[in-house]
Amino acid sequence: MATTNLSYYDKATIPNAKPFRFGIVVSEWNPEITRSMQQGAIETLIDCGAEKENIISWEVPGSFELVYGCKKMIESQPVDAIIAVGNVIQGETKHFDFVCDGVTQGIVDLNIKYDTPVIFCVLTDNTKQQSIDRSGGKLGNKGIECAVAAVKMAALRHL
Ligand SMILES: Nc1c(NC[C@H](O)[C@H](O)[C@H](O)CO)[nH]c(=O)[nH]c1=O
Ligand SMILES: CC(=O)[C@@H](O)COP(=O)(O)O
Repeated sequence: MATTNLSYYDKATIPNAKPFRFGIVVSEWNPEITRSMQQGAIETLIDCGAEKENIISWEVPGSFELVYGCKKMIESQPVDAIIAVGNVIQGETKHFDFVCDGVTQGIVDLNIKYDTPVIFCVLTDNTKQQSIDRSGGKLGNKGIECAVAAVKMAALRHL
């Protein structure tokens, strides 16, 4: 069954994001998809109370490099949560599988090794249309969903 809409959230159930600093590491592959998710995330963080100057964005070449980019951001920037934004679309070969596996396991490893939550905002789709539908299309915007997760995890980090 297809995913439900990714963009609905109830601010009454979300902590105020004002005290927190957020990082966004965004892949340059499939930029029309990743930029839309990045914008959705930024707008949602601000809607939840984050200050624009407390949101820092870095770019990396592809989703596989999200892990290193997040690692460097954790080690150099005082952020309370990071949103890793990427879009991997199935091609002709097994490369899709290895990129997806690598970025997934790498982000898991970062969440284990460091005390900064890294949110998995990576669309891993069979077709471009699936990605379009989930980055501001008929199924919403995963960037919005992940921004909400980032606020909640930033608050949890400070419990
Ligand atoms: N095919 C996609 C890629 N491939 C590139 C890798 O992410 C990586 O940059 C390269 O293997 C060099 O290390 N990346 C995506 O984000 N999306 C794709 O669909
Ligand atoms: C996910 C990828 O790296 C993929 O787009 C590469 O395409 P192909 O498998 O046709 O080389």
